[in-house]
Amino acid sequence: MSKRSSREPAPTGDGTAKAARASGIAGLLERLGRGSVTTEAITIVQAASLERRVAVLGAGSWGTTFAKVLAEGGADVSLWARRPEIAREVTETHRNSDYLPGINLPISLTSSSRIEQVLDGAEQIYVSVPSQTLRQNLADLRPILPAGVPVVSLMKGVEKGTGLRMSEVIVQELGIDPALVAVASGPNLALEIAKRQPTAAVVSSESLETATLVAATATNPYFRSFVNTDVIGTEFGGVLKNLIAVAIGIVDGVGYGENTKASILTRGLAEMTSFAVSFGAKPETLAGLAGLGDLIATCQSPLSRNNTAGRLLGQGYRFDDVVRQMNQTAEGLASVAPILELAKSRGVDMPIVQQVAEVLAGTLDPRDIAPHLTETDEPQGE
Ligand SMILES: NC(=O)C1=CN([C@@H]2O[C@H](COP(=O)(O)OP(=O)(O)OC[C@H]3O[C@@H](n4cnc5c(N)ncnc54)[C@H](OP(=O)(O)O)[C@@H]3O)[C@@H](O)[C@H]2O)C=CC1
Ligand SMILES: O=C(CO)COP(=O)(O)O
Repeated sequence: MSKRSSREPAPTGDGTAKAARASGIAGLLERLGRGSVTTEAITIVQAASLERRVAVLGAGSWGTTFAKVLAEGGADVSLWARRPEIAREVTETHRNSDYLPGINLPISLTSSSRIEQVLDGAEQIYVSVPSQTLRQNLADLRPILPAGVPVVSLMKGVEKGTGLRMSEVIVQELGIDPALVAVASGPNLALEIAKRQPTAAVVSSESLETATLVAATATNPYFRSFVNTDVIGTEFGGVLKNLIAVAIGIVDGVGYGENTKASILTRGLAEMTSFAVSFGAKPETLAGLAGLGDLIATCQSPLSRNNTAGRLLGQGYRFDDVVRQMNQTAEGLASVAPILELAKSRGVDMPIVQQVAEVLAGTLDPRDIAPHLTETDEPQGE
C-alpha cells in the first residue's frame, strides 16, 4: 500500500472490491503473490470489508480506542463493556469518560454489557481484557462463539501459572483452529490513537489470509496495519517491552538520566530478541513495530502504565502501593515471573527482567538497579 492509499480508505463498490468478494481472500493473495500482501491486497480487501460487522470485547482504554479505529475504518462495531453504565455512556453520549476522557466516539459505535448482543452477526472478534482474566472471560464466550470467525488478541501479557501467550490461551480455551487467531501489536498508546495521531501496527497470524483480512479491517486514514506470520515474535515483543518499560520507569523514578535509560533500552532490546528467538521468533520482528517500535513508545511515554508503575517503584513505593495506585492495567507487573520461568526453561539470561523482579519483590533497592552493568559474555555490538 502506498502512503497515499493508506491515508485514503478505498472506495466502495468498485470492481476490485467485487473481485475480492468473488475470489475470496485466499484466491486474491494467490493472484497477487505473497510479496504484495502489505500493498495491494490490504487495499483491495479493505474495500471489500467496509461495513463488516465486528465485536470488540473489553471497554477499557485500548478496547474502546480500537473499537474507534475499526469504526473509523468503516466497520460496524459493537463493544462489550463489563459495566452496564459504561455501555450506556458509549451508546448514548458517545463517550467513555472513565478511560478516554475528552474523546468523542463515533456515533455508529454501540456498546452493550450483554455479550450475546455484541456477538450477534459479528464477522470478527477483537479481545482486549486484562491478560490474567482472559481465560475466565473466554469461558463465557465459548458457548456462544459464532463458527469460523477470526478472533484477534489486542493484549500484551502472558498468563501467570502457565506462561502461555494470549493467542495460545484463545486457541486452548475456545478450541478453535489457530489459523483463525490473530494478534495485533505495535507502538499503540491508546490516548494518542484516540486523538487520531498517525500510527502503525502489526497484525500477525499463522494464516496470511486471516492476518490480511484483519489488517484490512483495522486500517483507516490514521491507523495502518501491516501483516506478518510471526505470531510468537509479534506477541512476545508486546509482552517484553512492558518489562523493559518498567525498568526504565524505575531508573527514571530514582532520578537517573538519559545514559542509564538508553543503556537499558538498548540492552533490553537485545534481551527481548534473545528470549523471543529462543522460542522461534524471527529477529526482524523484534527489530520492527512490534518490538523496537513499541519499546520506544512505551519507554518514552508518561502515558504508559508500565512506565508509570516503574516510576512509582523508583520513587520508593512498595509493590502493593503501586498496584493500589494504578487504576488501569499494567501488564508488565504480572508478566515478570512467568517470563523469567520461560527464560529459565530456554537457558536465556535476562538480567534486566531479573532485576525488575527483585525490585518488585523488595529485595533490590531501586537505586542499585544497573542491569546493563551485569557481566555478560555476549558481544555488545549487535
Ligand atoms: N492502553 C493501551 O495503550 C494499550 C493496551 N494494550 C493492551 O490491552 C489490554 C487491555 O488493556 P487496557 O484496555 O489498556 O486496560 P484498561 O485498564 O484501560 O481496561 C481494562 C478493561 O478490562 C476490563 N476488565 C477488568 N477486569 C475484568 C474481568 N475480570 N473480566 C472482564 N473484563 C475485565 C475493565 O472493565 P471495568 O472498567 O469494568 O473494570 C476494562 O474494560 C492489555 O493487555 C494491554 O496491555 C495494548 C496496546 C495499547
Ligand atoms: O502497549 C502500549 C503501547 O503500545 C501501552 O503501554 P502501557 O500498557 O504501558 O500503557
